[in-house]
Amino acid sequence: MGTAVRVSGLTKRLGRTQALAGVDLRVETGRVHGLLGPNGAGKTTLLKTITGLSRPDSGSLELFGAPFTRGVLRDVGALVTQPGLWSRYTAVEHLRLHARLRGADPALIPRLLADVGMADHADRRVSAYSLGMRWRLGIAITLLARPRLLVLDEPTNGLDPVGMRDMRALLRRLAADGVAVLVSSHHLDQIAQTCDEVTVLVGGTVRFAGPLDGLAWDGDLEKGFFALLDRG
Ligand SMILES: Nc1ncnc2c1ncn2[C@@H]1O[C@H](COP(=O)(O)OP(=O)(O)OP(=O)(O)O)[C@@H](O)[C@H]1O
Repeated sequence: MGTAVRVSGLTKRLGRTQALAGVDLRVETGRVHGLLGPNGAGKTTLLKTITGLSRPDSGSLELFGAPFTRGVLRDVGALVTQPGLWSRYTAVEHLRLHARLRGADPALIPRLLADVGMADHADRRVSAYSLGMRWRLGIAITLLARPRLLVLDEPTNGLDPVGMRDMRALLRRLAADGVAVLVSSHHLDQIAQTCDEVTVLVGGTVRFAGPLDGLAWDGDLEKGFFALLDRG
C-alpha cells in the first residue's frame, strides 16, 4: 500500500470561473477512488491537473510520494479526453504501434483486447467503431504501459450495460493487482459497485471525501449525495 496521489489546496481559474478552489484529494494504491459531482463541479479540471494536462495556479501535487514531474507520467495511464485514434487503423494496429512507441511488450495485446471486450473487433477499422468501442480501445492503449495509476474521466460514457459491467470488473481487477484507480462518473450506481472511496466536488470544492459508506444516508447513496448537494 501507499499513496499514489496526494493533492493539497489545489486551485485553478479558467476564464472567469474558479474551477478548483482549494481541493484536497488522496488516492491509495490498490484502491478504486470515485470522483463525483454535478456538471461543472471541476472533476475534469482536477483530473487534467493530476495527469499533467493542465497546470494548477497554486497548491501541491504529489504522485507516488514525490512532487509532480513530467517524468512520473510514465507510470500514469490516463483517459481524460477522447482517445486519439486513427480511423483507418484497426484495434490491433493501434496497439502494435503504441507498443512499439512505448517499448511495451506486444505479447500483452491479446489479453488487453480481451480485458476491454474488443477481441471480436480487433481487426476492424476504427471508422466502424461505436463511441463505446473507441473508449474500450482507448483504455486498452492506456493499459499497454502497465500504469501504476489509472485516471479515467467518465469511462462508462457510451458503454452498454455489458460494457459497464466489464469495466467495473476490469477496474476491480487492476486495483487487486495494486494499481491506484481514480475514476469520475455521473453514475452513482457505477460508483457504488466499483469504488472503495469517493470524493464529491461541488463548485470546485470538496464536499465529501471518505469511504463510500460514509456518503450514504440511511444506507441510500443517492439520498446522501443529494443531501450533500442541497447543503448549498
Ligand atoms: N476552457 C475553459 N474556459 C473557461 N471555463 C472553463 C473551461 N473549461 C471548463 N471551464 C469551467 O470550469 C468549471 C469546471 O469544469 P469541469 O469541466 O472541470 O467540470 P466537470 O465537473 O468535469 O463537469 P462535467 O460533469 O459537466 O463534465 C465549469 O464551470 C466550466 O464551465
